[in-house]
Amino acid sequence: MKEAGCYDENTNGVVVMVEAHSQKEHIQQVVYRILDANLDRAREGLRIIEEWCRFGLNSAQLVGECKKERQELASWHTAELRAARNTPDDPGTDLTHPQEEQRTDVKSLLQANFCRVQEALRVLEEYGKLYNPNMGKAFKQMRYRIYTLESRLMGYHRQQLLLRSHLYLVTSPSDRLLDTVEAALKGGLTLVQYRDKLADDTKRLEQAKKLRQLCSTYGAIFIINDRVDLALAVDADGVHLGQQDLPVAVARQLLGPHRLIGRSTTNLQEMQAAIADGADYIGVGPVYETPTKEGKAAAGLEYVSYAAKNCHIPWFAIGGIDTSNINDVIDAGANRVAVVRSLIQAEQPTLVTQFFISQLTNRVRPEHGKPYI
Ligand SMILES: Cc1ncc(COP(=O)(O)OP(=O)(O)O)c(N)n1
Ligand SMILES: Cc1ncsc1CCOP(=O)(O)O
Ligand SMILES: [Mg+2]
Repeated sequence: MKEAGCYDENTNGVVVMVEAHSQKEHIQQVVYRILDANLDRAREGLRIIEEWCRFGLNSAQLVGECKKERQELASWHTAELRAARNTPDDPGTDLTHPQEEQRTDVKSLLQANFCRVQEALRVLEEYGKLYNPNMGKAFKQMRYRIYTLESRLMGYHRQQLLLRSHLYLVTSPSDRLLDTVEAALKGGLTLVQYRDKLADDTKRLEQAKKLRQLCSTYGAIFIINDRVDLALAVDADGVHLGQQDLPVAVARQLLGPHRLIGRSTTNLQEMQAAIADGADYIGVGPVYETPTKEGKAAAGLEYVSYAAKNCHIPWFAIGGIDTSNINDVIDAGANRVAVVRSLIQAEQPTLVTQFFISQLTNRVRPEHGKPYI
């Protein structure tokens, strides 16, 4: 095929115009193919996300939103765009990235698909301008909606997992920290807090990154003790704040609406304030005096019973809880506990985790005759 605009002694005006016309048509077909491929990509990615909203999260609201976006994508997918499809000549159909072959957990699968949808929408936004002036605008707006959907879905996912978490490991420095946490995760642990009151920030950042990765691999929630900045730096799921730490409202401003914020409480006033301030969960304790929090008076089992009757957000009894007294804490009304030494110092963290979780989820509440879930 001759290139339009090249000198040719036989050239006359008609040939140049015909060639320019066919060049334009060729470009138009290429644009159509790009739009066709990316409309498909975006819909496929959304479908994968939608399936999780439906079967994993049981959220009719989120399913509805995914569906609406897919329908809008479908409305742009006209017959002329579909007709431009040329799969056998498409060099991109065989290309897969090694990471596509090895997703380790649902969270990274969802993130990868959100990324895929965003990329496709960006392409649709840019090339769409060449097809229909409204297309660029429509896909820009959709891209922002998908950003919001991603952060809401991740927030929803965290909240759901928090509700299903009955055991909370709060770490303390240990030479085998990662091995211990991994062993507990293997036993079914779904909630981990990184707490190190002594290390410098270089060490904290390094440890927090490793724990973040480990928790993602096992699909567990990862929380940082005290430090909102560190939580943001390692993309943690949230932060745990005591009464001497930042106020919940300030942390919420910094972390946004979809990360978790936990608050320590030792009495009913602190409990009520934490709930009013919008904490996602609270610590209730110390139930017993503990060397992990030296000098802090025990709040006792009475406070656990008070929480059982009055606290309507997830709460974790904490402080001096071990395999020998867990049943007293459960009898006082707890169905969630947080522990440091019982797991960090355990010889067999997997077994201890399994024991705690089985006690917390299988025991029957004497007064209700129902399992603690
Ligand atoms: C789940 C949980 N509950 C309570 C605490 C204690 O937090 P705080 O009072 O801020 O004390 P430090 O942990 O910072 O020493 C907690 N960390 N986790
Ligand atoms: C951090 C914290 N906050 C209240 S008690 C406590 C420490 C609990 O540690 P342990 O489980 O080793 O008694
Ligand atoms: Mg603190």
